[in-house]
Amino acid sequence: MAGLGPGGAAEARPLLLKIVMAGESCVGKTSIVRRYTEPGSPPAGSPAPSYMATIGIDFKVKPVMFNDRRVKLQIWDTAGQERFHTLSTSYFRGAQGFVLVYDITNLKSFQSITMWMNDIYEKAGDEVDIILLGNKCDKESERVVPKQKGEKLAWEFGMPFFETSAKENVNIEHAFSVLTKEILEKKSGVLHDLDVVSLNETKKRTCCAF
Ligand SMILES: Nc1nc2c(ncn2[C@@H]2O[C@H](COP(=O)(O)OP(=O)(O)OP(=O)(O)O)[C@@H](O)[C@H]2O)c(=O)[nH]1
Repeated sequence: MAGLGPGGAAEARPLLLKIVMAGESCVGKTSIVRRYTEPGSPPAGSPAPSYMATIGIDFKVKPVMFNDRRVKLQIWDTAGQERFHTLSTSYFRGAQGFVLVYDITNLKSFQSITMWMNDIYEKAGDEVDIILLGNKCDKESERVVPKQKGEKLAWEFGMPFFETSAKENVNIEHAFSVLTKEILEKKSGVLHDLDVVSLNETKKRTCCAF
């Protein structure tokens, strides 16, 4: 029961939650969002990966039900490349949740997690809910970040942790559902009802090597 007027008219409207994807370039943020919001789309990393780096910003809306309440997850997919850092982090403000992603086959992407955490705290405050994902767990033979390291880092920051594969659809749905639950349990009663979602920026994509 969040912010309902007499007669419960607002109950019919879904709650809007702003969730932002964060992490280095190429870790799989776009692939995770696609896998979650467009289950029918071709899986990441197959058969010939044609990686296109995100330029700018985009969001997708995923409607879900939570405890009989309609919820709309507005998932912002940011660009991980350093040259877009200022633009990407400017979208952190006002977010209720973050999906912070590294690639288990890329040590640098794991080492940068603390920097991304600092960016999140600085731009969105320290009350936001964050989950940590170690993506590409289907590439076990190329793993350079042990699972225990991800678990330890997540424990230090007090956030849930999952290893995921956008390619093989491992833990994607579960991760978003845990994040949604965390946000709703914390924010219960203070969330805004959704009136309008306006998209005034579009994401353009170009080749990684660009
Ligand atoms: N094997 C495998 N490949 C993946 C997985 N997720 C993403 N990829 C591949 O990794 C590459 C980068 O994926 P993206 O989703 O574009 O990465 P991103 O984090 O959005 O990158 P930026 O837009 O530059 O920030 C692509 O070639 C994907 O197909 C995964 O779970 N497993």
